Amino acid sequence: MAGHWADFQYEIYLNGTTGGVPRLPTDLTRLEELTERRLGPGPVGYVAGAAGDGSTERANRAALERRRIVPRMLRDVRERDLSVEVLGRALPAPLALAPVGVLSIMHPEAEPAAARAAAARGVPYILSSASSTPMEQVAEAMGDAERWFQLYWPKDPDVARSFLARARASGYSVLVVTLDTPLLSWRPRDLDQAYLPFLHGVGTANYFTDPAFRAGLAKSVEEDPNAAVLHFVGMFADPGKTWPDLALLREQWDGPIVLKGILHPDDALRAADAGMDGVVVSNHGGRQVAGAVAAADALPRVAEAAGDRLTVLFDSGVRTGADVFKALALGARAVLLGRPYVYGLALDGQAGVDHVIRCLLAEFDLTLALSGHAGPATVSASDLEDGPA
Ligand SMILES: Cc1cc2nc3c(=O)[nH]c(=O)nc-3n(C[C@H](O)[C@H](O)[C@H](O)COP(=O)(O)O)c2cc1C
Ligand SMILES: O=C(O)C(=O)c1ccccc1
Repeated sequence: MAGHWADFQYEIYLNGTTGGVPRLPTDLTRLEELTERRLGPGPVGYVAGAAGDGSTERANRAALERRRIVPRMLRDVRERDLSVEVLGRALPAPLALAPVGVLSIMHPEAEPAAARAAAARGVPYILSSASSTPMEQVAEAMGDAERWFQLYWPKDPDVARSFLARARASGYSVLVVTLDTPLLSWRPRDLDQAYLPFLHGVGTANYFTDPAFRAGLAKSVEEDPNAAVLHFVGMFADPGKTWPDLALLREQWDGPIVLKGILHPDDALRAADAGMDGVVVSNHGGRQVAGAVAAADALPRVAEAAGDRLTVLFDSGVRTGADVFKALALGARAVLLGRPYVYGLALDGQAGVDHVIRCLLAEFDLTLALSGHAGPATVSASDLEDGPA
């Protein structure tokens, strides 16, 4: 499991005396550039790209970097325990892999490779609705691990019902409902390169295999793939949804439901009132609202509103072990890792994702220890100082 002193600091700093130079860098911020060299500008542009002028994505990093850890000394940190409880589940570390669609543009083994890497470390993998592999196949790759499914809440209620039924039947227990993408935003990097994977049918695997989706088509997917893609674009999400609609989802899903993309404390209150179990404080990695508040700046207020009514998770900008520490100090129970594991997948398949998970957790473990903490439980707002804006 990933938590044992973060794998004894990734096997005594990368395999003791026998390891040699690692296949991938241990500073995860370097992976994007390497991936661009390997795959070229189209696919990397899609993953690295953001909404509008990219200001939200930059703000996500700046908000984490601005906050500085204030380490404490002489607190006996020989034995660390990274584990946390999330939604009634014991996780080896405060980490899950964020839902990222269309992974086949990064690596032929796509989502199953990422899911296997996560499962091997006991880290939950959240499968995207827009995956390039059907959810049943990814479920098999997950083995005994906890299965989390991210729902893009479709406009067609029959497809929504069908997705939930399929997710349940293939053993997914936690539902993550993404609210910040009722439409895809204006993303200049993709538009300027004419690189929109789903227009070529990538990321539609769950839809094209779905009986309810197929029933809504005039001609079959095979006969008229272009019409099927347009149908997908028009119905994968629904800008008409409002808070009362959550009641239907709550009725249709027995397990925990987490709302992803919450940034305002009042929305956290509404989530709790609607019987939700958690929220992900996230701005989708700066990919949706250019000019939006940095996720780390929104986190303390949302966490305060959530109190003990909701489990608060966080993503958007996590790149280092120190970022995980800071997110916990700002009120998150655990973080979701996004782009870095996607680059790990691009560069070295399952082994690349494994490397990314282990680097992040080894660095988190050492950050905890060197800051005077034997585990996440003692990390609090008083461990951070606000640096200059
Ligand atoms: C290429 C790409 C595809 C994504 N697809 C999804 C998705 O299908 N569903 C979803 O809820 N979030 C999706 N996200 C958002 C991630 O879950 C997460 O919120 C984001 O990557 C966090 O930002 P970071 O990668 O900068 O840390 C996607 C992000 C990227 C980069
Ligand atoms: O690109 C994204 O951020 C995303 O969430 C998405 C949405 C639909 C299809 C593929 C990815």
